[in-house]
Amino acid sequence: MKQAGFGFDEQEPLLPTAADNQTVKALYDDKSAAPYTLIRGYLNQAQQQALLIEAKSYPMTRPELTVYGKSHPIPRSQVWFADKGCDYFYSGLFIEALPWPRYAEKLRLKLIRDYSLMSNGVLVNCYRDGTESMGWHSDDEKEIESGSDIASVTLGASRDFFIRNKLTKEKTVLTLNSGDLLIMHWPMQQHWEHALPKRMRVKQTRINYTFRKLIVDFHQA
Ligand SMILES: O=C(O)CCC(=O)C(=O)O
Ligand SMILES: [Fe+2]
Repeated sequence: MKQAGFGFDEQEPLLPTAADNQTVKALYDDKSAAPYTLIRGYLNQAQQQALLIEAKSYPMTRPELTVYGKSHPIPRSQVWFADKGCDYFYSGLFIEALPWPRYAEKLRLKLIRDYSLMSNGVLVNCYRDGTESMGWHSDDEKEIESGSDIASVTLGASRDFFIRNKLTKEKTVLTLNSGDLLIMHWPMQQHWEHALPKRMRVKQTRINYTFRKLIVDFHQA
């Protein structure tokens, strides 16, 4: 049945265009530039609203991480939706796959349609306000399929996003706004790290979806 009003079923122009492909290629050729593509305003207002409303019902948890023998809850909450066989060992924690909610799944299909960006799981992070954050890391877990890109979609509050070269420590700062899509191309997780720093002035909540492609049944093998 057609879902009127949420914008996910509209026939929008297919992407990427030849110009987009050239931009990506230029980034790959320039070894000093972080290999990402940023698409501002990828989601329209209706799509953002549909996801923000849906996210209110996600079963978010705040797992404890053990650092130097002491356990601390992570400074954000999260949930992992994925296909069967796509459990994820993420940042020292084993997270079981929950079934895809309606609009998260629509967004997954939109990314396939617009960018041929295949994924079989999405990690949703919720930063209640600017006191919540994510430290420096790369999404280079063994179960992530080699050569796959990670698509990150922001909703709600605008937040700064840091990218840093592992070797040169050269840093790029992006401000991600509601509806923006950041595609982190494959080599980015190998040679670069990223982080979402605290921003004490931010009082609103930010939701972030990162779509990933995992090797199916990696943890059953
Ligand atoms: O919230 C963000 O923009 C970053 C999320 C992230 O890096 C991750 O989930 O691995
Ligand atoms: Fe990440």
